Amino acid sequence: MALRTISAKSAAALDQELMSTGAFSIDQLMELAGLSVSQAVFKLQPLTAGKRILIACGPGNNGGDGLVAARHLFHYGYHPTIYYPKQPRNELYQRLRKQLEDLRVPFTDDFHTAIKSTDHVVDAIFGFSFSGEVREPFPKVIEALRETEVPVLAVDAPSSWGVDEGPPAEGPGKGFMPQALISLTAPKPLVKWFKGRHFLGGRFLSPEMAEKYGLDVPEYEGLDQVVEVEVEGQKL
Ligand SMILES: NC(=O)C1=CN([C@@H]2O[C@H](COP(=O)(O)OP(=O)(O)OC[C@H]3O[C@@H](n4cnc5c(N)ncnc54)[C@H](O)[C@@H]3O)[C@@H](O)[C@H]2O)[C@@H](O)CC1
Ligand SMILES: [K+]
Repeated sequence: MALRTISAKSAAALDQELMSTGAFSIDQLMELAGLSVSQAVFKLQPLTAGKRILIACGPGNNGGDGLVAARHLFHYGYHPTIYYPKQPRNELYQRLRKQLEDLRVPFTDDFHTAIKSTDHVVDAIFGFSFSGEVREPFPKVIEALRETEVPVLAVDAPSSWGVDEGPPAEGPGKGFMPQALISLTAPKPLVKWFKGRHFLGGRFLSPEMAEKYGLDVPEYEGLDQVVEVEVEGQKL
């Protein structure tokens, strides 16, 4: 089944609508997003293939999804490590951080060393609100993601890609193509340029909301919060 995409602007509007007329709280949406990210990791990197997961978290909600995913991954039996260089004073993120500290999940300041001793990386740096040139300290992090031989799962967008425009023509993200991508709620236009395994997480969207935003709701199997999908113009 080919899925339609939703622009950065519509994705932000949908997010707002879910939290207003949809009556979801941001904590709930982030928990569902992070849970689906953790399930995509589980499908890509079974525990027997290596338990070390390095999660790069950015300053916004994309980073929050990474923090939630880390907690679930810990409980599945993985060994997550967090790189979280820009931590806003937002209470939600601070609580997510505290939950990880209570589990003794390590935080590192040295992404370049950490990426050399991990089995998988989760790119939770930027999602649908990224724009402009990548600011410090992230250019070197994105370069490392681009250069690493370790598989990378991008959350909602490969960080530094234009949400509607796709891969950048210059800068640290030029040539960055993660092995896998999980689109949250709906794929963004950038998926047309993506070559890799593509998952969707959004098993909470009401049929009415899906219809209003022109979104396809694929069939999820069993208890899964993710489904592997293709999008229009892209084949698996
Ligand atoms: N319904 C959904 O789809 C949901 C989406 N969530 C996540 O929320 C994300 C969107 O979150 P946000 O709107 O907080 O935004 P992002 O997390 O995409 O990024 C915003 C942050 O990045 C910074 N930033 C933007 N451009 C930058 C640049 N060029 N260089 C350096 N920093 C830059 C901003 O200052 C801001 O702090 C989605 O992509 C998704 O991962 C979930 O958490 C909640 C539910
Ligand atoms: K990302």
